Amino acid sequence: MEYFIIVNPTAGGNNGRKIWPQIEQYLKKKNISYRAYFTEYDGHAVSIAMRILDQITATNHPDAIIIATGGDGTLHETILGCMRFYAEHPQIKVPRVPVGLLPIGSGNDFARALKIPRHWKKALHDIFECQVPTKIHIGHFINHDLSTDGYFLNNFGIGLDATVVYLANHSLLKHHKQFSGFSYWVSVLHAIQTVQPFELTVTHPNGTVHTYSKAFLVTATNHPYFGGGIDIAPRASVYKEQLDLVIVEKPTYRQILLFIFMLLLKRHLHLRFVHHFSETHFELKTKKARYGQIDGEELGHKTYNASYETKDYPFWIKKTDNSQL
Ligand SMILES: Nc1ncnc2c1ncn2[C@@H]1O[C@H](COP(=O)(O)OP(=O)(O)OP(=O)(O)O)[C@@H](O)[C@H]1O
Repeated sequence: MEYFIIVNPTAGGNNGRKIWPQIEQYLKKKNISYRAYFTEYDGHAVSIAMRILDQITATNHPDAIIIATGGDGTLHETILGCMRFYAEHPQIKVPRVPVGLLPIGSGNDFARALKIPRHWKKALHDIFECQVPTKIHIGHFINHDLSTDGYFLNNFGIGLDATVVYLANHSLLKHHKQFSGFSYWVSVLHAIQTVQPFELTVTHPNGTVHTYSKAFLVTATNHPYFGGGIDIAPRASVYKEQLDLVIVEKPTYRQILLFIFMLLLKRHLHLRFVHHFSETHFELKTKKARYGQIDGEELGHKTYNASYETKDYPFWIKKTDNSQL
């Protein structure tokens, strides 16, 4: 195998920068064939992944694997680069190059969902043990207003969770690692108080249309977790073709406490103000601008008119128990 490793030195509060020398030493000791590429700015992993695929295709590397070393953002950008590359080169007939993950970020929700060890040595061990790629479904959305599209490995959120992402990213405490957890929870409390409910229209695959006049948290998710380990959709799975859609209508303070309690018991989807769907495709439309997030990265403050579905991509991961779903 030849490993093409994309490293985000800033992932996990500069964890990448600290850990990479140890990873490199280990790879050399084990005589592993690899090439490393370091991200230098936001979005850089997209173009690096495309450049790597260009090199691999030009030089015919049948046993190449791309490894994203970072958090959910780095993996998101890597997959985006791969999807773009293959969309731009439909003539390529050889199997797509699989992607693996060394999760050294802060949240690592994708790694949590796929049970990828969060210690780099254990995660590397699983990568070396892997024999065949596993087909994973990832979220794909088409933004009808702008005629653009994109992908999400974890979730696409509108409302509360996206506002938390926005506030946490703009918090003055963000760059102080010892306060980042505190800053996150301050952002959650701030968002609960400030997010205004909004009208959301959902079009289901059979054409049925539902309108929620007081949507508060809307998340289309590819696996159970969001926000660094919150089990928002316990039955969602990357091995299923369906995406899960969770809509929470503006709760009262008492209902928020009930929601948190039921969340801990994984029974929150039964609450009257929570709506849950698991479908191969659907459309979401909002009239008022709200914050959005994709895989924990800010999407801006805007209205949404988008359709959602899944696409598959080969991953270089050890299969987990529910891979047969
Ligand atoms: N050299 C760099 N300098 C600044 N930002 C960078 C650099 N390289 C990558 N980035 C950006 O860092 C951001 C965060 O990366 P990533 O999501 O992988 O780590 P994380 O936020 O610690 O983990 P998680 O998303 O799992 O919480 C991404 O948006 C990415 O584009």
